[in-house]
Amino acid sequence: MSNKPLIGMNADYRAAARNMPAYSYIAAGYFQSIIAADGIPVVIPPMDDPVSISRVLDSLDGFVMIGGADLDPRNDGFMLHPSVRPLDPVRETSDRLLMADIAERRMPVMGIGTGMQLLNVQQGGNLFLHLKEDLPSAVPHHDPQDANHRHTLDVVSDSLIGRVYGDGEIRVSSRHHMAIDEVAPGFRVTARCPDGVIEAIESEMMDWFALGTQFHPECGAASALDIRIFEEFVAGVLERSEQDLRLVA
Ligand SMILES: N[C@@H](CCC(=O)NCCCC(=O)O)C(=O)O
Repeated sequence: MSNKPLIGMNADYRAAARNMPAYSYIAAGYFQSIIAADGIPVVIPPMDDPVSISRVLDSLDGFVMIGGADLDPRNDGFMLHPSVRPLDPVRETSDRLLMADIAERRMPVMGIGTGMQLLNVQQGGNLFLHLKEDLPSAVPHHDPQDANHRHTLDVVSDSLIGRVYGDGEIRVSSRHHMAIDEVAPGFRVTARCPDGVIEAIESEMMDWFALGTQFHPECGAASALDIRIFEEFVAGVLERSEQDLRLVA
């Protein structure tokens, strides 16, 4: 029997418009990266029933929270900013239920883009709502003309991200206008853009393998090094699920 871990992934959602039905979908880079890293991706459509979500999570070994539009800051007690393009509430409700349960059961998780921002706010951190206003000296982190816009990255060598990228110049794909301001307790910053914007966080908790990247290692322009983040994640998930099996045996 294959011992490849089952990695859940949330899916995006678009409400019905004109003569188009509502759709749930996922950018192929997310599941292709998990397959390339020897995991089995399981795409979960948005759901609003915590019991059903819990039952689905029972069958998974780890989870990737994908990127997308913006978290609605009103759900975290902040005012809406004119630059914010909120996720459809169908997706945001589901994502928040998923993340709360994932955190509660300490399921290994990797958040990307919005997924990392959600991991951070769910754990008690907060966000800049618009980099152009909050950090006017920041370099562009998004280019509407270029889906593969890249910038350089400074990494903490003693970290998962540091292991993956090693020394030398690193360039990563960037598509965001929000970013982490205060990092959630229990997490540390393991990569920044040279302008100071937080680009990766990792859990310091002994009982929870959790990390997030603001940049997009799954994107079409990803390098062989970017894919190594997924390999590290899948290997970490496998190690933990084998440990859990030994404990119940
Ligand atoms: N709230 C975010 C969005 C960052 C993000 O996830 N971008 C990727 C969108 C494309 C995708 O679905 O992968 C922000 O700060 O802009």
